This record gives sequence, C-alpha cells and structure tokens, in this order.
Amino acid sequence: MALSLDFTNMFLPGVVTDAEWSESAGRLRGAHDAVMERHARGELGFIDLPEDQALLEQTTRYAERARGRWTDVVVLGIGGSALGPIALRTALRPFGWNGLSDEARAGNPRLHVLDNVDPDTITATLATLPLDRTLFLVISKSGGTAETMAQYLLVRGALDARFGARAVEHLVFVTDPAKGSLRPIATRESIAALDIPANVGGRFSVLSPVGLLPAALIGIDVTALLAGAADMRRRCVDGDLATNPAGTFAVLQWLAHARHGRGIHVLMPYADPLRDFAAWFVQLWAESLGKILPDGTSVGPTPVPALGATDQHSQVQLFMEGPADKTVTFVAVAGREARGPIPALHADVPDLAYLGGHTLGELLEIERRATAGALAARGRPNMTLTLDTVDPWHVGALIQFLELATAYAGELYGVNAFDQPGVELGKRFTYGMMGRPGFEAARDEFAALPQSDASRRI
Ligand SMILES: O=P(O)(O)OC[C@H]1O[C@H](O)[C@H](O)[C@@H](O)[C@@H]1O
Repeated sequence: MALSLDFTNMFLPGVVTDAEWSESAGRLRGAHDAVMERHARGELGFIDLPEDQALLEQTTRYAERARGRWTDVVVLGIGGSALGPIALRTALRPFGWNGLSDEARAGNPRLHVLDNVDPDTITATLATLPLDRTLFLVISKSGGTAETMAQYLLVRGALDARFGARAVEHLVFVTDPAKGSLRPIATRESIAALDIPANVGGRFSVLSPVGLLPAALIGIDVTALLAGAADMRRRCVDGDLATNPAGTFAVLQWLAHARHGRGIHVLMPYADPLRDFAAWFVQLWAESLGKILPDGTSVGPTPVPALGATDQHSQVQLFMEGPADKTVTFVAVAGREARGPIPALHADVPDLAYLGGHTLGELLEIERRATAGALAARGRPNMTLTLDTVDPWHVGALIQFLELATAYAGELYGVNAFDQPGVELGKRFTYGMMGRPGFEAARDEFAALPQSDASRRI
C-alpha cells in the first residue's frame, strides 16, 4: 500500500479502548456524512481539487510558457499561501533551492518564499535577486492580507523603478476569482492571474494554483501530485472506519484527546524532505480545530512539529516523561535501508565499530521504531504513517489525507473547521494602528487596553 497508517500503539492501557473504537464507527459515519453534505452544498472545494482539470491546465499552461525565462521565482504570501509551497519545495526539491547545483536544478528556477514581513529578510532577498530574471507570484486567497500586500508594494516599487511599463511581466497573481484587491489590479493592468476557487480556504489550498504553480515552475510533476491526492480521496470515499484512513486518524486523535486528555498532537517525520510538512500541518490542525463551541467552551488540539531523529535529542524527553497529554504521529519513508552505507572503520573503538556495515537509512528507521516502542512501553500513544517513497504522488496522497482528516476532526470536535474568527481581532488592531480607514474604532479599542506598565518591566 502506498500510504499506510499503523495505529497499534494507540491501543495502550489507559488510552484508546476496543469499546471506544467500536463505538466510534457510527461517529465517523456521522462526521463523513456531515462533511459530504457540506461538499454537496458547494462548500469544501478542497475535496474537488485533485480532479480539477481546468485548474491543472491553467497552471501547467502558464508554467510551460514561463519555461526558460526565469532563474528565480519568489512567492509573496503568508499562512496557507506560503506554507504549502514551502512544504512542496522541501519535499520534492530537497536540500533547499540554494543547495542544488545548477546542474541538479536542470534549468529550473530557484524558489524563494517570503512568508513574513521581516524587513531584513526581504531587503536582503530583493538585493540579491537578479531582477531581470525573477518572477514574483503574489499569492493571497483574500487578496488583501496586510503582510502580502506590503510585500507586493515593495516588490512593485522595485519593478516599476527598474522596468517601467514592463514591470507587470514579472508578476503573476494567484487569488480568488472575484473577491479582493488583487483581482481588479490584475484586470486593469493585464497581469496574469490564476484562480483559487471561491470555496477553497487558504490552508486547504495547496493543491490549487497556490501550491501547483510554484511547484510546476520549479519542475515538480503536479499531475502526479494530484493523482496521488485523487487516490487518497477514493480511499476515503465512504465513512467506514475499517477502510477510511483519514477518518481513522481523526477518530483516534479525537478519542485520545476527548476521552484521555491527550490534546497535544505531535507530527514527527523521520525524513528531512518532509520536515516542512509538519509546519504546514500545524496551521491546518490549529487554525481549523481551535475554536469556541456554541456553549462558550474553548476546544481544540495543539499541534507540535518535530523531526526525527533530530528531536530525539531534544523534545523526546518531554514526550517520554512529561505530562501524559500527547499523541505522536511518526511519518516514515519505506525502502531507504540501503542508502548511505556506513564504512566499517575504527574496529577497535566499540562506540563506532558497531555502526560499520549498517546504513544511514537503516539507522534512521531503527531509531524511529525504537522511539515508537519506547513511547509505547511508557504508555505513550503513537501511530506511524508510512510512505513508500517521497515523490509527487505520495506527497499528494499525504496532503489529501491530512486535509480530509482535519475536516472529519472538525465534525468530531463539533467546530467549523473552515473559518478562523480568532485571528480577526489582532488584524483589526493592526489596521487601526496602521491608520487604515474604517478601523478607527479598533485603534481606540486597542488604546483603551491596559498598556505596558513600567513597574512590570526590567
Ligand atoms: O491567502 P490569504 O488570504 O492572504 O491568507 C493568508 C492567511 O491569512 C490569515 O491569517 C488566515 O488566518 C490564514 O488562514 C491564511 O492562510
């Protein structure tokens, strides 16, 4: 099986019980039906992305036309408009854009993702780019996010100064088909623009042109990415706990949390290419599930990113002996046992000699199994997702798996997984303080808050 989930270590004494598991079959069926009803009403467009040929063609056509023209592609975006492109780049163009020789990049451009408004990073990035060979992708579902708009204004200023009327050739927008500020600018100035379907939310958008366009531009096979996602979608086509992997993951995480207080959900790939998937998953799980219920109760799991084997020397101590409030999901990659043969040197030094004749791939996988076993021995629940290999097909399947699991988990927690009202207040305060018209009340509300007290500063 291309992507499998081993959840044996969730059934430990004091964690998920067989009785809870059998009772959950009806619960998953209910969650699945609720998700599919919303989908049938035209919501949750992420479910359709794996089979959206029109968007795929829009993307590949643009990438084909751009081939050979650019040495550097820069994504301007934040949150869901940046984490997906970063995760795809790390997974499928591993070792970082700057670690690949020109030869290994096979003529594909380097991909930079700004993902913030730190003045030092942006100034340094813009200063080092060959502007005449650089394409900027302005990615924003809402077409109005302050950070992305600020990045755009900076870049636009530099492009206008350098290229005048031809500045627009260095820009492509990826945004909502109708809403937001970017769309009218694109229409007015004939800037290329690709669509994020209206019913696809930012953190569920990686399989739309948000992730597909940057990926296609750096030579990733986006058709295979969607094919892997479509396969996972088919595996999750009904709400049967015995066959639906995303449903199984969601139910187990929810049971561990709601019934056994394990609300911290660690995602720990044992593969460098998948390290940024953990950050992408953090936004998906946190922003979707951390909510207030109608009765006023706050709910939601806390996702934590980790990396094996690196975090065995950091966070694993806490996972083993800290509060029993966590689940750990390992992500393993099969078939790497022969990679990285370790030379048999220093036969007289026991601390080194036993490693000789093994491989790095073997060591990494054995360390993962040892950590999973050690956690289980201490009653700490864990599961393992195994990918046959890290390629576009498997990465697509992994994306769809975690997105569907999030949709199911939303139903299990009783929250709407597709909004994020909690981030609005901070945004309104920002707009107020930045002097955006219409946000004077927010500016005043912020000013009336208890301000920094000199006696409580050192
Ligand atoms: O893609 P955009 O509309 O610019 O949104 C970027 C980000 O903005 C907000 O902070 C939302 O909470 C995120 O879910 C979103 O990913």
